[in-house]
Amino acid sequence: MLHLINRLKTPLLSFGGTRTISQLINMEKPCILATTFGAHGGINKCFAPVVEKHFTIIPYETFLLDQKNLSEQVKAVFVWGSALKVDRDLMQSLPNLKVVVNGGVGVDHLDIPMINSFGVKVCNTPHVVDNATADLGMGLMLASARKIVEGHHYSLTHNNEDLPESSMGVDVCGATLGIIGMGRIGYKVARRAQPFDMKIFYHNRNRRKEEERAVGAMYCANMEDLLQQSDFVMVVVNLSPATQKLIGAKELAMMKPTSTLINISRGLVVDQDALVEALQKKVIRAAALDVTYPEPLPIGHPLAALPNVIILPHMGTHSVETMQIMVEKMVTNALAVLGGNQPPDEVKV
Ligand SMILES: O=C(O)[C@H](O)CO
Repeated sequence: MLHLINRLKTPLLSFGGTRTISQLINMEKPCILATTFGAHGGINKCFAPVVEKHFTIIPYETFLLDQKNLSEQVKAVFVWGSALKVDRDLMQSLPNLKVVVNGGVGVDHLDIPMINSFGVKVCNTPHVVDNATADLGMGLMLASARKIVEGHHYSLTHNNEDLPESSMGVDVCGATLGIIGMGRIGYKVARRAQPFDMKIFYHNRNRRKEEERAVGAMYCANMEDLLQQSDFVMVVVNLSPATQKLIGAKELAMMKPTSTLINISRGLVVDQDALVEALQKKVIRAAALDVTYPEPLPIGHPLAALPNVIILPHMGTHSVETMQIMVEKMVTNALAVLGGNQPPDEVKV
């Protein structure tokens, strides 16, 4: 059987050319297990050389072909989102695993105590994702406000018809932005909103006086105040049991009928069914989402049928520069652990 499998070229393998399974087993560099790339699924071909300077990549698809022979080779697992599920079964199958490295800051998809119970560390890539994610938040706000996606489609298909009434946007300049979650990314959003002459409110567990002063933001201890007063509500919190479905029917009903909800955190922070209903009934004007559940959203999902929604496939960190730095940081963390050193970005619970 192994003989047969070894004759197979590894499928979907875009790293350093195709290798047989026995070649993978005989690699001198330590092996990492990783998924290949979807919108948010794994190592992109163009970043593979950064990883391959130090590691041999075993694509998850190849691993599944011959788990028995490959599992002992794996020293590190690289994950992006939940494309590769790091569950108890996977952990049990990797006896020499030392570290799970997450590309991105949010680790809500990882059961850290369970992973740690195998003597395996978890690392992520904080800081380096902040600017790209904040940029995308601004992009979504501007695109939704000024109907950029609609304008694009009109330009391609107009047949000399007039611009429809529905293409009329709303101003961002001078509008009120409510930021829910003034962490590093929330703060970067506020900094970008300031030169747009936006009035900025924020809600956060703890008041952030220094950040508040730096961007001229006003603290709303009560999220209700922020929801009632904002023209744009941007959700930037981490997903946790406390923030799951933080924005539901009740919260949407508090928002202005002219307001827009932007979510760049995690899909589950917003009750998606309640959002569909709010958008259908025009309880709010529009939504612009980088994150949904599931991801990507299935074709034909009711959200996708709505004219007042922009949906992206979780692309907050999806830029050449940011991905490059993220992958480098993942490598640095993995090398530290495998070298017996404390990694710079260990996530502890
Ligand atoms: O958590 C993050 O950093 C981004 O959402 C990518 O997962």
